[in-house]
Parts: sequence; C-alpha cells; structure tokens
Amino acid sequence: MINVSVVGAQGRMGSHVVDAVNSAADTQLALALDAKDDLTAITPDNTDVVVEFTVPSASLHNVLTLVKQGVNVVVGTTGWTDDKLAQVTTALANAPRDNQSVFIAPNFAISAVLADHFAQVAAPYFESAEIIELHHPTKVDAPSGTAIHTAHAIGEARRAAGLGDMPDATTTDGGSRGQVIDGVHVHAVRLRGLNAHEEVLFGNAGEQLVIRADSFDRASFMPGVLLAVRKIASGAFPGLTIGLDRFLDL
Ligand SMILES: NC(=O)c1ccc[n+]([C@@H]2O[C@H](COP(=O)([O-])OP(=O)(O)OC[C@H]3O[C@@H](n4cnc5c(N)ncnc54)[C@H](O)[C@@H]3O)[C@@H](O)[C@H]2O)c1
Ligand SMILES: O=C(O)C1=N[C@H](C(=O)O)CCC1
Repeated sequence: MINVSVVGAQGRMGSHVVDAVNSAADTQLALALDAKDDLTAITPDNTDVVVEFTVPSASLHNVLTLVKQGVNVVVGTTGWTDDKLAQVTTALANAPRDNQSVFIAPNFAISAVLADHFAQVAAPYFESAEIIELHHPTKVDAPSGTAIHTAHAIGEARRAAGLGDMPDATTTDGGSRGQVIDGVHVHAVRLRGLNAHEEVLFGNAGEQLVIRADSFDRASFMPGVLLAVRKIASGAFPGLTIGLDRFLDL
C-alpha cells in the first residue's frame, strides 16, 4: 500500500485527488491538509508520497518544507520558473533521506500530454505556430502552465531545426497578439462553462494543422496523478523529474 498525503485537499483538484487515492486499490490516504495546516505533520512515518495542488504563490514553499520533512512530492500546481526549479534541486541535494523525489507536471491529462508531444513533433515542419489556451474563469494564473510548457517545447524544436522567427507583420499591438513565450504567441481565454483546453495552431502557405486537447472534467487528471504517485513511490526516479511524458513510452 502506498501512503499518500494531499496538500490543497479542499481545492478543486485536491478534493478529486483525495477521492482517487481512497478509491484506488494500492493507495491509502494519510493526511489531507489545506491552507493554514502545519505541513510538518507529514513525515516518512505516515507518508510515502505527498500530492500538492495549491496555488502558484505557495507551492515552492510547500515543496521545500516537504522535502525537508523527508518525503517525496508529486506537484500539479503551476507557476514554476527556472529559479524555483533550481531551489527544488538544491533542496533535494540536501534532503534528509537518500534518493528523495520531486515530480512536477503542468498537466496530468493524457490528452494534454499527447498534444504537447505531437506539437513538438510538428513544430519543425511549419512556418507559423500559435497557442490558444481556454480555461474556467476561476483559474488564477494566465497563461496556463501547460501552454507555457508547450510554447517552450515548440521553441526548442524550432531552434533544433534551425527555424528563425515566425512571419508577422504586426506593427501595432494593444495586447491582442497575446504573450510571446519562447517566440510563440500564447492567447488565454477564460470562459464560464469551460474546464481546461488547449489548441495549438500550425500554418504553412495553403495548409493548417490544429492539435487540440480538451479536459471536460477533473476526473481526466486522476489516472496521471495516480501513475505519478506509483512511479515516485517505486523509488526509480530520484531527484527532480518534470512532465508526465517521462513515464509514458512516447
Ligand atoms: N497539473 C495538472 O494537471 C493540473 C490540473 C488542474 C489544475 N492544476 C493546477 O493546480 C493548482 C490548483 O488548482 P485548483 O483548481 O485545485 O485550485 P483551487 O483554488 O480550487 O485549490 C487550491 C487549494 O489550495 C489551498 N491552499 C492555498 N494556499 C495553500 C497553502 N499555502 N498550503 C496548503 N494549501 C493551500 C486552497 O485553500 C485551496 O483549497 C493550480 O495551479 C492549477 O493551475 C494543475
Ligand atoms: O484548472 C487549472 O487551473 C488547470 N491548470 C493547469 C495549467 O495551468 O496548465 C492544467 C490544466 C488545468
């Protein structure tokens, strides 16, 4: 049995994780904590893996606290930067137990992970690429962590293929062209009724490829969360690992 604690347990994602952990045959819930709870209640005696879904402003502090506690962490919260990731790597190097793990995924839905992968494959073959991410209006960050990840994947693939800047004659822009991340324009929509969606548009003269992933329900994230919990509990991924694609045979 894998003992799993959940941080952010009262949130939209955290409450789904609590249910998923209670329902799976090989996991059991240890502690379910939220804002203002003391994370030092989580120790290796009661927890094998912590699942953290909180807010971007709190996640780094939570992860650093949990690493110091000697437990492994699976993180779904967004807002990670190179500087924050470096702090996690340093914390892991000084962790109290050998081979501790932190796993961070911008998206646990298989459709989104595959869309990201397919976008990376397609990127070298098109002159233009833009991303539209669409989410529920209660989301606090924009653009989505997934869109930032996809933009970097496209940017890297274009650089590796020797592609230059995308064609764009825009000379005046009041913000309508979105945020440019790694050379890729990213547009964020917040609309009541939506959950989590991403569209990647690729264009050449006379043709277009659209790759779209839709998470209609937060249930879509749970198989990926449980897969990450099992992989991290196995001890096969010490240190910092990023992206669910690392656990898929893509
Ligand atoms: N990786 C993925 O697949 C995926 C999927 C959905 C959402 N997300 C991300 O997960 C995060 C949470 O999303 P949500 O929709 O569940 O948000 P939410 O606002 O519904 O839940 C966040 C929870 O964290 C709690 N919290 C706030 N500060 C805390 C702290 N310091 N310590 C402990 N708990 C704290 C809040 O009280 C709340 O219960 C966001 O960053 C979102 O973008 C990721
Ligand atoms: O609902 C959210 O918030 C989501 N956040 C992640 C992101 O920012 O990419 C994943 C999709 C859902």
